[in-house]
Amino acid sequence: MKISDAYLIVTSPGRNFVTLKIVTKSGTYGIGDATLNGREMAVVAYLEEHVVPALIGRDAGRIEDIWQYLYRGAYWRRGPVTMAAIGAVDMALWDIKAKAAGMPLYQLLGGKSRERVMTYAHCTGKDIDACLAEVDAHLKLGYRAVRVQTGVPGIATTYGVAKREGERYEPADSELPAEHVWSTEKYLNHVPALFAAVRERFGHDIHVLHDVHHRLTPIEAARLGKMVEPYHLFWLEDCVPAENQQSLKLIREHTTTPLAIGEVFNSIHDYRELIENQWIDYIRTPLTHGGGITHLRRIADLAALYHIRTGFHGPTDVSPVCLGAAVHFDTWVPNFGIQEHMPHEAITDQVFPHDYRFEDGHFLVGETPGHGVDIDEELARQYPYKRASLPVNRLEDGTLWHW
Ligand SMILES: O=C(O)[C@H](O)[C@@H](O)[C@H](O)[C@H](O)CO
Ligand SMILES: [Mg+2]
Repeated sequence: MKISDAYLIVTSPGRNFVTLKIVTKSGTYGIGDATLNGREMAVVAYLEEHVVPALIGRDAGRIEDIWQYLYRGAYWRRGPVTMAAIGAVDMALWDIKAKAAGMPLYQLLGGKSRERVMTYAHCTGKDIDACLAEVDAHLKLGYRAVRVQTGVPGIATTYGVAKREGERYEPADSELPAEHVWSTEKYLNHVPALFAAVRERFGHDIHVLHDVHHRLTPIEAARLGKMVEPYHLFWLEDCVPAENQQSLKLIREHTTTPLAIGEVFNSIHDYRELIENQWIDYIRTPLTHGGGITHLRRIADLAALYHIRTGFHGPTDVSPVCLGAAVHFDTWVPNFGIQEHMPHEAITDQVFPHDYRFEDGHFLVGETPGHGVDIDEELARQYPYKRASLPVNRLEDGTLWHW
């Protein structure tokens, strides 16, 4: 199974996606997602200039060795660009191995640990009533877990809320970063009422999640976690930026609200203190940004020792290739928690035909050999890359803050 060719496909059907295709001498190919929202071309350059030339001629079956070769061989360790590049190679190689074995990927990983994969949907609204209407609509679609976000009175734009009613939320919506304004005080005064309203209207039989998107300090996050305990959140996500892992210790000591973190992490080392001290409950890194299946399996196994479960990031800015591979991983991994599901646009799904299915709030894994996701390269060519950036946040006095 010698690698005879590897190349990148950059396409923008609805939004930008970067896909690596690895072809073997026998003609079997695999694809991997390398999309890093707002920094797409950095990963393309890393792969094209430094990785692809070193892949040609290698045995596609030696997934672990190629992972170590790319990780240790770069000398420069970790980081989202490196790990997204390695993640794409890894995903494509697992796809090839599973296709060669004639098996769906979950079989190669060790078989099914469950019949279906619970997902959570995004429910947003400019205010609490609009958000409740979205929750209602999503429960009717079969979801049993919903992430709720609303506009905050006195703040013009809020993370997670679409600009216009009925539109999809897409944060990377301008060529250069848009500037937003943030007020922690206004947010903390508003958000507990959202959970109270959701519980009052829909009861305690659904899972409710919320994403703080890195905006609080540890003591503010502790206060929020404590305030919302009566509403029994499934998780509070990214309540602080976590470069300093000790921040989570302080929060944990004050609240029983479960904590999810890690969508911007890319290595087991970003998690080590958090996992070993049991300061978190869910790990969020998606396969694309965390070095692929090989590395996420290692993180999930470490997490399992400490009662910590998976809750992989699944926004529209990871491609259906990542999502498809995640459904296989989620079907296998013993310590599965939940999978994020932000549906892709119809044109994205056409460019990336796939066999995972959504039914009754869950993903069902397919039986196609490999990870079950392909790319229509001809169609992809019709949607050229467009530069798009994530916004930045400033406090009301102009200080740059976390977005
Ligand atoms: O929980 C989530 O789904 C995330 O926070 C996303 O909405 C990110 O903001 C996005 O992936 C950035 O590219
Ligand atoms: Mg998030």
